[in-house]
Amino acid sequence: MLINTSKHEVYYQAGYSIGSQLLVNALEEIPAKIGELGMGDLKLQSAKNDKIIVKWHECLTCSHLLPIGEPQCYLETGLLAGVLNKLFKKKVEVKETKCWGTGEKYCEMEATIYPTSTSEGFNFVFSEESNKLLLALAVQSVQANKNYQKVLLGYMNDVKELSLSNVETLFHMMPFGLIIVDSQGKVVEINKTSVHMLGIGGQRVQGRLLEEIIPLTNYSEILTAGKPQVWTFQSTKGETIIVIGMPFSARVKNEYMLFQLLPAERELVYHLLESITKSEIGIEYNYKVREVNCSKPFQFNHIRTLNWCFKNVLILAQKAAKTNATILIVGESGTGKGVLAQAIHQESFRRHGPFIRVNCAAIPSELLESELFGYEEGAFTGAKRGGKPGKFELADGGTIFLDEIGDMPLSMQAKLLTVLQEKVVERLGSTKARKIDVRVIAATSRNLEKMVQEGCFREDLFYRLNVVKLLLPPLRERPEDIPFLVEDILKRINEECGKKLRISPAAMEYLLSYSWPGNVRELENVLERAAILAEGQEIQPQHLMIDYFGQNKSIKKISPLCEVQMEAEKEAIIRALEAFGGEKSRAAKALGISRQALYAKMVRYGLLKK
Ligand SMILES: Nc1ncnc2c1ncn2[C@@H]1O[C@H](COP(=O)(O)OP(=O)(O)OP(=O)(O)O)[C@@H](O)[C@H]1O
Repeated sequence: MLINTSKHEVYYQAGYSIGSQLLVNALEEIPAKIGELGMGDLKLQSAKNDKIIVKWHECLTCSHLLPIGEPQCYLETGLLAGVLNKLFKKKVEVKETKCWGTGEKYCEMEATIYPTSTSEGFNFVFSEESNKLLLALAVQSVQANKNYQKVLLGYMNDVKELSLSNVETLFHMMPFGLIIVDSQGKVVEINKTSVHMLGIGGQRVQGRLLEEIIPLTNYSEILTAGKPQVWTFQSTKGETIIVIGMPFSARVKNEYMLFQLLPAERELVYHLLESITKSEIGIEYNYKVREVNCSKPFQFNHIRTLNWCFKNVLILAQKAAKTNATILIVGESGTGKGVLAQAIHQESFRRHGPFIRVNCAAIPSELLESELFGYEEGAFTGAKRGGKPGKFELADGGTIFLDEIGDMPLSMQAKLLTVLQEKVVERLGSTKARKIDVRVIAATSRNLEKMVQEGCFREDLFYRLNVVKLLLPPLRERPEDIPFLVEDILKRINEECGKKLRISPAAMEYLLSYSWPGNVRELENVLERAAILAEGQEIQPQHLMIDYFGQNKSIKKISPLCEVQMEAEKEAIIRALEAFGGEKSRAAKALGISRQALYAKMVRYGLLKK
């Protein structure tokens, strides 16, 4: 029975049961056998008397995770214990003495072989099939964690190295259902196990909406927030099926999603699911710690630009950072609003405090209030024991970044306004006001002025947020920055994947001539995909695959940079004049130039009314 089994034990036991099924005849065979499972690169360090020490590189669980101060690799320790038990028929205990989780770059496992004879495994393992399921779930759980940490790229690399036919065979042979769905929610691929589990043999499923096949498919959260989701439903055969949905990669958001279907036939499955949820909560916490303590958060010197319009935005942002003023960042999706908010926080006197990001569009409206302001124990059914602090409380002494503020429901806007004015929060179900000291940075890709006119956004809140407005230009208006961005993004990819990729001149030309509807995020995605596809060290145009993604496939004419700059300058002047009702002094101030300079430019661009 697994009642009261801790998360660590579930992993350990899952590993143990898999390990005890490996066919191993000698100690020296263990590294190769475990390596074949894709769980890491092992070396036997020493084997003396009753102690065996193993050095474990590229461990499945922890490699590239962030240090969280404790070892993480219970799946691997269990696995090693299982293999050794099978080999020696003695009681074995394995401890992890080094781990990425404690800041090392590899793991070290210490196994103790006791004189007691035993060949027992764990009594909850029933059949080979359940072990496969166990491995699938354990690996799934580990992958979910890694997904949060944005390192799935390496995993995608591994997949690429398998030949296509192998991938297809594997896809259909998996003991659990697999469905690949595109961003519109349509099924792209479905494996045979899914068809069998759902009882939909003989039907054409590709191209149909997933929700026609699986009820309660909440994939918007997966796409927007990149968060794995887990839920259950009853199949037409009356079986309970667990669905785990996740993005293909946290970095390649808004594209494909992968859904796993697992029969919820055993208590064990529930335990593993619980452990997945717990580890996700843990990882979310670590993520938060990372956002707060990250050794390399975005700073102003990481945002490089040659575009004068963007330069002015950065100058204004840097000045505003040193104050406590509320800031509103406006820009299309993927232009770097989050990055700028981080840089502002880093430049402010609050830099040692927390930086908490809340995506208002990704949190269902009924949960937003408790997410932002927290709740007391018993505030509603399902409320956690001891209550929970909201994001505002967590951001105390630091900055809260309210992303996609335009998606906040009107009822919440009123509450937010009160918090901003009174600087206190009340948890749901409580009457106690808690004082908070939080700097607010809001961001939106929507036209808030228009929303105010249409009555969808509160005017008073708009003015409260719009103290300093930073308008981020889309990437198509600053193509001169593309080489910088490519350099920075490739440097990061190379570091993460241990590669030495560079971009070919022809590919760079291609990047410069594309219109980038998805802005820097799209550029990042294109380069990550190219990094996977590139065979040598140079990314070529065919690796970019720009034409295949997004609606806007138009390749813009290449113009000399001076022309592009003049065009952008003209547009910025028009925008500034419009914003200040034609008042040149204020427009010039906002543009960061003198009134005379503005006048001269207006003459040059034919903007003076005759
Ligand atoms: N100057 C930059 N250098 C390197 N990467 C950048 C830069 N600006 C943005 N990025 C990258 O582009 C991606 C999108 O940035 P970010 O999330 O800040 O955009 P956003 O405008 O907040 O997007 P959304 O509105 O969709 O939330 C991120 O992965 C970020 O790391």
